Amino acid sequence: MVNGPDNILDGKAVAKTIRQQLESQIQAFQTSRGYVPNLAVVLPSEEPDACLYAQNLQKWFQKLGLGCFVHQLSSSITQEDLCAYIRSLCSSADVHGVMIQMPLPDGVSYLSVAEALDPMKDVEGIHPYNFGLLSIGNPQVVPSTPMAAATLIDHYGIDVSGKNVVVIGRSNVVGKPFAQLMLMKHASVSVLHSRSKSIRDYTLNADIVAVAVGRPNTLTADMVREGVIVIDFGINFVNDRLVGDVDFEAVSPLASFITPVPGGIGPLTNLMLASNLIKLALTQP
Ligand SMILES: Nc1nc(=O)c2c([nH]1)NC[C@@H]1CN(c3ccc(C(=O)N[C@@H](CCC(=O)O)C(=O)O)cc3)C=[N+]21
Repeated sequence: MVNGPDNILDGKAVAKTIRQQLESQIQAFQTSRGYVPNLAVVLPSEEPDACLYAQNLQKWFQKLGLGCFVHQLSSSITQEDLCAYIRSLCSSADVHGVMIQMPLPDGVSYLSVAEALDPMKDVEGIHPYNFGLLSIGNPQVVPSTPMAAATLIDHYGIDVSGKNVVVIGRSNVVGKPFAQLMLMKHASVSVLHSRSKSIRDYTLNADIVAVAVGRPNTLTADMVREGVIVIDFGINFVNDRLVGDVDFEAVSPLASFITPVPGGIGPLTNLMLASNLIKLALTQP
């Protein structure tokens, strides 16, 4: 394979390195404990996309040498029943981490399922206690997608201290925790969203722009200055093709670094989840 343009933040390549580190961690864990860390994935949906993602995640975890079981539930499950299910999974000594796959069924609140988790088994760091630890700047586990971006930034030796970071999107699983991670690394952070005015005024002044909106072409070439670093969290399907939230073709010639989709954040996301699982399993008896 030929090398890509030298401004690509190559998640696929970095994933290879991190994968090797995790494999030796898992081997060491198994040698000392006699079992492997075990993830429970709660899938409260029958949507083909969601089921496929869960299946792939399970295969991927098992290939890495980790336990992973998908708990398929009906999308008509009530909030009360889903929370009870999560609590019972968390109380099992054989389960070291629990992930609740998004999206949630109608009528189920994010806060209720996050609170149903045991913070010590919360593999994505979504329980208010873990989110609080992140906000304080002393996290235990960090949501996997923003952690993937921070890992990529670190890996390329990009120093964010004092930089203007603009985050477009304020979800609890991506935008908000990513903003906290950048704050922890001493960036000046602006978080923009659907009610924000003059987004371009912010992005034109940004050293780093991260986009987590879920809409193609949210960031266009006229919105950034030359030398910008672009992080694209988007996962969108357009005519069966996976694209991010950034107009990659037009923005990448201006960027000093940019994450492609696919091949940027995505390949690191599952690795961060696995890393969190091992971390949690190590703290359990
Ligand atoms: N609680 C929760 N946490 C999640 O992290 C979560 C979720 N729910 N629900 C579903 C989405 C989807 N998701 C992806 C992870 C990796 C790739 C990935 O590896 N993408 C590859 C491409 C894969 C391909 O081409 O099919 C890439 O970007 O290069 C994609 C999507 C995590 N999700």
